[in-house]
Amino acid sequence: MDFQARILDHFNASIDTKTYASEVLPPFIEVASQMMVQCLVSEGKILACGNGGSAGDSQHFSSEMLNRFERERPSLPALALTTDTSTLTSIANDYSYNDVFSKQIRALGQPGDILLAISTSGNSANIVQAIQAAHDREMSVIALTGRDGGDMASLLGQDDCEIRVPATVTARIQEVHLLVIHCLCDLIDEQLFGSNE
Ligand SMILES: O=C(CO)[C@@H](O)[C@H](O)[C@H](O)[C@H](O)COP(=O)(O)O
Ligand SMILES: [Zn+2]
Repeated sequence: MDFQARILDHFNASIDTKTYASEVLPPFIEVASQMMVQCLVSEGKILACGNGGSAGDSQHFSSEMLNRFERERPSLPALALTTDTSTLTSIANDYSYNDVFSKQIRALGQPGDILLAISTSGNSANIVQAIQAAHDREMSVIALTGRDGGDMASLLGQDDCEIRVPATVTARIQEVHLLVIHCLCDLIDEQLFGSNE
């Protein structure tokens, strides 16, 4: 195997994805950040969920809210629904893995909260159910998706926001999702705490 060539294939594909994603995503990221700020100033919180790499992205986002992103500022209320293994395993064992996030949302979600729902395919059943539960709790949804948006896209309404990465490879979609998450963290800090230039 030509290790260097294979590695460069990933780097080049990632750069290409970011290039054409930057042509379409900024307006959606702006709207999503304003939704999050409106939620936070109204004493709401942000719940986040995803599977696999997207579970990691959910936890990455919540940690940068609860701790900090790049500046000193008060902690912000966010929670990744992907970390409590007792909750996750008991719901999956007693009911279904499809219910692991929606059951938590029905207990924790309040009107005005936001669900950050992350899925590269847009088709993971537990994320689809999480969106349905969020709507039942009068929450808005910010969906990070890819490909054609999947089943998630058709569930989203006018109070929600979909940030769909124009790519089909899961790894490339995830790399842009993380870029989006860091943009959101930056824009939230700028809007809530002023420019730190
Ligand atoms: O991170 C990766 C692939 O890069 C995988 O772990 C990936 O997250 C898993 O296959 C997930 O189950 C995919 O789910 P989704 O993104 O389609 O909702
Ligand atoms: Zn991954």
